Amino acid sequence: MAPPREGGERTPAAADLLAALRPHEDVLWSSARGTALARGTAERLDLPWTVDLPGAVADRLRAVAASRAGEAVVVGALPFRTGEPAALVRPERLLRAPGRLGPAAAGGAAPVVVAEEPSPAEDVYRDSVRTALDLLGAGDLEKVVLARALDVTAREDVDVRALVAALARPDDDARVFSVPLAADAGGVTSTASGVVGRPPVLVGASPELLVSLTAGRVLATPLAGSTTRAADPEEDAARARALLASDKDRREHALVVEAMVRALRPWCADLVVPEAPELVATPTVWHLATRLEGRTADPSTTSLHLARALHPTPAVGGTPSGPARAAIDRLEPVDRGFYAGAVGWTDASGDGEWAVTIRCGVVQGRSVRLHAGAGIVRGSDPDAELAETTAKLALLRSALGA
Ligand SMILES: C=C(O[C@H]1C=CC=C(C(=O)O)[C@@H]1O)C(=O)O
Repeated sequence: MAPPREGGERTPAAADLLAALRPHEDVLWSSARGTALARGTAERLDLPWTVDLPGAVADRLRAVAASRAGEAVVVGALPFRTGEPAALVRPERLLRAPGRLGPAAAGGAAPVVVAEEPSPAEDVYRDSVRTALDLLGAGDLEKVVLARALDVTAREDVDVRALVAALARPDDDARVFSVPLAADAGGVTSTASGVVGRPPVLVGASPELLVSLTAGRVLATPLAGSTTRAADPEEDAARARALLASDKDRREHALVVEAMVRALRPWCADLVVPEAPELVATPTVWHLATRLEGRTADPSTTSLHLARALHPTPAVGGTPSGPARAAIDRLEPVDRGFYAGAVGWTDASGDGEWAVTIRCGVVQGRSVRLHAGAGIVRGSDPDAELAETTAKLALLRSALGA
């Protein structure tokens, strides 16, 4: 988020903001641009993407800024399905700290995990990948991202602050977030032992920038094409080189870049598109990444207009988007909810930062529902895609102490 304001008050540190987080009431966001704690709710904006959400938010923020009657910023999350309501709020107060949350951020102990239940079962996921490969061969579908869920149950209620602290790793420059959701939005309504009473909280550490806007400068960094990391540094480097040289992963990546460039061009006066992807490391997975940089053509364009134009990118949906959506509906047994949506903030100037909501889970009492997906293209291997989703799930699992 934007740097802290000049003023008399002591600037809090990012760790202070985490210590002050009330997970069921506040939103926390931490990226290289800074850390922000959005305290309480002055106004809830739970509209779906499909109404003119960017226009409604921009009008509201401009009015608030003009009347100086509160914080002119909106923070929160948007779901994968564009017809479902967002979890966006205009907070009562916005507290800001420079820099990202560090690993020293205070946190409690990791929970004791007592059960893990994949949905679908791993064999069924492999079968879904095979079915997706058949669909790729039969029609105009070129790519589909198939996700699977993992329901983790702990012995006691999961401490959201401790989970956020564990995700703020020194070896990861992901955007870390915690967003309270409406009571019925988690998808986890019961555990093996009974009904869950606590409202859900979306928590994660996304490596993928959907889009940011800073004084007219547009930045998007799509990720697609992945390989699991190895503990041995030589093997790890060899896997990264193999990913960069992999024809299947380069094709999977190119489909995302092409779709994003198509979506961004109408909004941009110029857009720089590198010819080849680069490597990005997360703690558990290597990715192919492309940095798209441009300038907006119209000064009234906001970061939310750009996010709306891009979502869902083929890094979480597929291409063409209609057949990909149909394949997801047919093959994924668990609704995605807020997974694979967007999470971030926007202010009255239109500036903002939106991450793709991946490497995340929904915490509800003792239960956490994790999701991870993998892009399926011609040449994908069911075992490798299962391993890739396992490595993606490992980030949250290890933060949970599983
Ligand atoms: C859909 C996910 O990752 C996306 C982002 C990076 C690489 C991806 C891939 O290689 O399939 C996915 O497109 C996820 O983490 O759940």
